[in-house]
Amino acid sequence: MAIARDQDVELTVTTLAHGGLGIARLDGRVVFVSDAIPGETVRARVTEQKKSFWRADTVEVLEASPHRREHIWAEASIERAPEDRAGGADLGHIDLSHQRELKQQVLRESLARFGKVERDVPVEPVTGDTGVNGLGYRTRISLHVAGGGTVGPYAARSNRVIPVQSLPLAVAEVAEAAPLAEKMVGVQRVDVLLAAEGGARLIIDEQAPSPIVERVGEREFQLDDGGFWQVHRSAAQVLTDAVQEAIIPERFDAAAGNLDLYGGVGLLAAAVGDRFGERTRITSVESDERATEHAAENLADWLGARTVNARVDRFLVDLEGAVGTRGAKGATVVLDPPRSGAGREVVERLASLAPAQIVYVACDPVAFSRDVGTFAELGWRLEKLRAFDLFPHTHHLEAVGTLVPIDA
Ligand SMILES: C[S@@+](CC[C@H](N)C(=O)[O-])C[C@H]1O[C@@H](n2cnc3c(N)ncnc32)[C@H](O)[C@@H]1O
Repeated sequence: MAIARDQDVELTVTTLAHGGLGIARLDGRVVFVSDAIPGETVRARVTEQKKSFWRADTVEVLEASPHRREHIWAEASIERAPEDRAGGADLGHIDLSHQRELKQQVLRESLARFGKVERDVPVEPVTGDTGVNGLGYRTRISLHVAGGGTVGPYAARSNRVIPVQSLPLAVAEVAEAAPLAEKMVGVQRVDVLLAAEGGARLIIDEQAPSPIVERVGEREFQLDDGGFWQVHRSAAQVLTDAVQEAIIPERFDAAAGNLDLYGGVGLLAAAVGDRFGERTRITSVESDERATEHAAENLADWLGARTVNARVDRFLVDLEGAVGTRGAKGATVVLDPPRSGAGREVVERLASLAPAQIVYVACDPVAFSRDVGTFAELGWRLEKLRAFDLFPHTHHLEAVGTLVPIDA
């Protein structure tokens, strides 16, 4: 008998897919299942029926995994109807150390499938997270406002605002400042953030940006309150350390045309300069004008630092055509693209500039693995790799890899 949308089916989940959904099979067809754990048998409601796959939401656990825990967020629990579950903590029903094992497996499988490389590294916890069960780390939270003024997160895979009483992933100051009990009629979005100075603040819709200060060790970074900064309170420090460690010193030349691509406000250019000295030549390239202005100020005390406001692809075309310079030959390149990855064009252009090493900071394992695959076609190999759990209770992970020419 044909199975209809909204009908319940029994599924056994075998693995976790990139994106945090479980994978099950039904009559040979792939079904992506929310709120399940590999090894579990669940009753799930079919929500989508495409030709190549279906989607379903767990409504009851029939055989539970030993790694199942009470969800860290009552409003996201499977006790609720799927459409009433808050989004943003899609692994919150899984034991924290098992979440990391599952993310490790996602990275390993992505690299094998899209990067054609066998690599298996642990997803390292941020110091201090395990002792507090991975809670209270977000210094930034985006909330949305429903027609009637109710403020809350969206439900998973939907634009439905879910009223909630708490924000367990937020740092205490952000959780307290979030206007969860207010009615904000006429508003669409509220961002709540905590910078290093000045307490928590709200950003309502497209309000004019104002500068804030973030701190990493002794170093201060100025940026706009609506601008990009890492979400986990320790992420900027973790990535600074990881990038410094990922650079192979024997391949580093302070006088080469070193690059910090997708540089934001200069965090990782500063990491390179802090390790190799203020005379290190490095150009930070960023497409957002305000972020580039801040990067110029943040890197002002570095004799060798320069900032360029440009799209990375265009910048690389110009660099290729530049006469009388070494371009990026022998350079160290830090590459920290948005979720979609650098993409084939950027990877091809970069490889043709013959840098000595590329440190790739990746927030999406599949996009990263695809780019690693493209680099491999062009004669590059993944020399080092680490992964970090910068987003506990969600499927997200951060990877930092060093790529070098195959013959290096
Ligand atoms: C993942 S963030 C990294 C920022 C910085 N490296 C950091 O760690 O704070 C990616 C940055 O790339 C910028 N960006 C996105 N697409 C870009 C492009 N095509 N060219 C240059 N910058 C881009 C974004 O504005 C954002 O600042």
